[in-house]
Parts: sequence; structure tokens; C-alpha cells
Amino acid sequence: MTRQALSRKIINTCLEMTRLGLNQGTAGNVSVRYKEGMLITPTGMPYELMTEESIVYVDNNGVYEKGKLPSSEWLFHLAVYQARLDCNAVIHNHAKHCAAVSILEKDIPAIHYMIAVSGTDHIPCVPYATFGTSQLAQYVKEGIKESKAILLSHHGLIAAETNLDKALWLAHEVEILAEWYMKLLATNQPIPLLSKANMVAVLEKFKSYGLRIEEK
Ligand SMILES: C[C@H](O)[C@@H](O)[C@@H](O)C(=O)COP(=O)(O)O
Ligand SMILES: [Zn+2]
Repeated sequence: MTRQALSRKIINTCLEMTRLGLNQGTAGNVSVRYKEGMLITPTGMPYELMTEESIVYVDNNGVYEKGKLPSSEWLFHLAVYQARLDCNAVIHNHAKHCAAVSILEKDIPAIHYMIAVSGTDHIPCVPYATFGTSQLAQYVKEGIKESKAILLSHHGLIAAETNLDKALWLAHEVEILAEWYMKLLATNQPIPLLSKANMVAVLEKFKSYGLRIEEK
């Protein structure tokens, strides 16, 4: 895909993220792996105002185009691409239920077999660090090796996948799981979890299940 087409796709993903209720205001950011770096949304710009020209190229050394300012979270986007060679798209948001679970500093455990969309048996919550810092990027780098979706304590969600459509799908699935988890926690009842063996069986089945969401 050309840079122009990828940039349009990034903006459409941002708009769809808002339409799905996964984000508010200028929170969140989206990137795709591109050449020797990535294309990423600019910092602090409402998604509706973005044009293809607003999208910023940042190389693997963190050097970006003159006259443009990339997302304040470019460090953790690069960290994901370094940690996961299987992932080409990264979405970050402040989805309501993901953020709520992250404020409790909790992982989302195996409450439902769809947890396996993360590629493992839980959605980890990585420690808190100030947004935009190398400390946060370091926590993200460790967490994302374990799972394609992670919660950032007192902040939100990161979802990484092979393409933007899949990353958006993953972010949506995790928000639903987070909503169920918050509702379960509110019952004050013990929460039964699927066993390791249950989750291993689902993870195995997912390897051949029709989860292929190709680029539109
Ligand atoms: C303060 C920022 O909103 C921060 O939360 C960041 O993580 C975010 O979600 C959006 O920042 P950018 O507009 O710089 O991408
Ligand atoms: Zn954020």
C-alpha cells in the first residue's frame, strides 16, 4: 500500500474507533509499520481534522519529519514493533471499561474463552508510568511480548496485530471483555475462571479458526 493509502487507513481506523465508542476526544493514537519505521497519528489533533498529510513518519531511531509532531506515545509504538515482529499495526485508546480495569491495576483473567484473542490466557496490566516516557515504553515492551493486548495502569489499552483491521477488532473485543469483568467485579461474588487446560485448548483451536480479517 502507498503511504497515502496507509495514512487514509490510519485516519479511518481512528474515526471507526470513536464510532465504536472506544475513545474520547483526542485521546488515543494509531500507527502502522512502514519502511524503516512507522506512520503514526500526530499529537493532540482531533481525528476529524486529520488529513493524510497530518500523519507522521518516524524512523526506527525516533527521527521524525520536520514541521510535524508525532503522537506523544511514539516511543511505545516503536517499542511494540521492536518486541513483536509479527505485528504491523498498533492501536492505543482510553476505552471506558479497559481504563476502568486499568485503574484497579488488574489483569483481565480467563473469565471467557475469548481472552484467547490476545494470544494468551489473560490480558496483562503493566505498571503505571507517565505518558510519553521511556519508562512507559519499557513496560509496554515487556508486556506486549506476553500478549497482543495489554492494559496500561491508570491509562488505557494497547492492541497490536498484523494489520489495522485486526488491531481494531482486537481492541473492540478486549473492551467487551473488560466490560464483562467490571460487571462481574461489581457483583462481589467469587468469579469462576477457565482453567489453564481450557485456555490451552482454545488457543490451539484459534490457530486454525477463521479469524482472518484482511485489509479492506
Ligand atoms: C495526554 C495524552 O492524551 C496521552 O494520554 C496519550 O497517551 C494519548 O492517548 C494521546 O496522545 P497523543 O495525542 O499525543 O497521541
Ligand atoms: Zn493515552
